[in-house]
Amino acid sequence: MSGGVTVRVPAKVNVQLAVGGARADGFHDLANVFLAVSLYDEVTVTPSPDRPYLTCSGPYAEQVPLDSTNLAARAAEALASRYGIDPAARNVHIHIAKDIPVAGGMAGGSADGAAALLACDALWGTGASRTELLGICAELGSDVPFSLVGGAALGTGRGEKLTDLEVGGTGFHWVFATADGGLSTPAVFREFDRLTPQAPAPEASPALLEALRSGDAEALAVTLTHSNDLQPAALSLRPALAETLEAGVAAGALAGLVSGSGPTTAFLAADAGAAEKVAEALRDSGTCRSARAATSPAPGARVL
Ligand SMILES: C[C@@](CO)(OP(=O)(O)O)[C@H](O)COP(=O)(O)OP(=O)(O)OC[C@H]1O[C@@H](n2ccc(N)nc2=O)[C@H](O)[C@@H]1O
Ligand SMILES: Nc1ncnc2c1ncn2[C@@H]1O[C@H](COP(=O)(O)OP(=O)(O)O)[C@@H](O)[C@H]1O
Repeated sequence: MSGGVTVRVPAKVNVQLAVGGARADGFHDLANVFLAVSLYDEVTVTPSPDRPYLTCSGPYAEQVPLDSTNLAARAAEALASRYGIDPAARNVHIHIAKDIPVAGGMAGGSADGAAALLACDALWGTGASRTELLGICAELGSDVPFSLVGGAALGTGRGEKLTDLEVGGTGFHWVFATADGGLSTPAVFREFDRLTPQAPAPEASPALLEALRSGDAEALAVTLTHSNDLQPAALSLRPALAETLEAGVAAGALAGLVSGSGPTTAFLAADAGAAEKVAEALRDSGTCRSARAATSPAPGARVL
């Protein structure tokens, strides 16, 4: 693909997801502690002679919509409209090399939106500032700004207002167990509302932020119990996830939790060797579709 721009973009796990009551606009206020993890999609944008079109490759490709609802296509369109890109120049081929599970609570669609935005920005030379790009990201979705910045951050509001967080030590080792079939994010929030009629205002946990700062995996593990307010809702909609969580902890994980709205489950491990053992045991357990080790924090969207 000559003349194209490729951007690599990470998945995320929410080490804390504190959820308030439903707002008038249908969203929920959050205290969302994001960590970017080393599972990546790559999005390549290439000028196309005729019309804009999308392709996707990788293990989850068949689950990805290849029409104007795709977040990568929406990002390109939003940038082109904002900066008055000539209709002919808007004709791009967007290819997504997908390695992030789809509808898995790992922000894969958001990642592709942020990546396509950055790639089109480089291709078209819009001169948009970082703040302007982050503004477009927030319009595309609550998780999209974090996909652009990566690392570790606290998301407030609906998750789009970011404050960078420090992560000490050499980072954390994770295992991600994917499930067959996704979970709809709005459906999980609706189930949260049903289960939690009086949700308190969401607040980040000082102990969890301190564990991140110190890079102490055992201290972080202690704070992960009940750190995801969407976990009871995801388990209510997908009770079998409890078996995956049990299998990962029985295999030696320091802690296990549902990643965001699920159904991917995330396991914190003491080191790389422990992570490989947990991944292998999870694959053998028959309680998940696949299990993969990854590290955090990972960098945000980057032009390759
Ligand atoms: C739950 C989280 C945790 O990081 O992600 P996933 O685990 O699904 O990846 C996010 O809040 C998802 O963010 P994102 O997927 O960008 O959601 P959006 O497109 O903004 O919103 C989709 C729908 O989710 C619900 N939603 C989302 C964010 C929020 N703070 N409150 C909500 O109630 C609303 O029903 C909304 O219509
Ligand atoms: N580029 C994309 N990759 C994956 N899904 C996408 C994409 N664009 C739009 N979607 C839609 O978004 C839904 C949620 O996907 P995803 O972002 O992977 O999950 P989650 O919100 O659980 O992190 C998918 O079911 C799909 O219909």
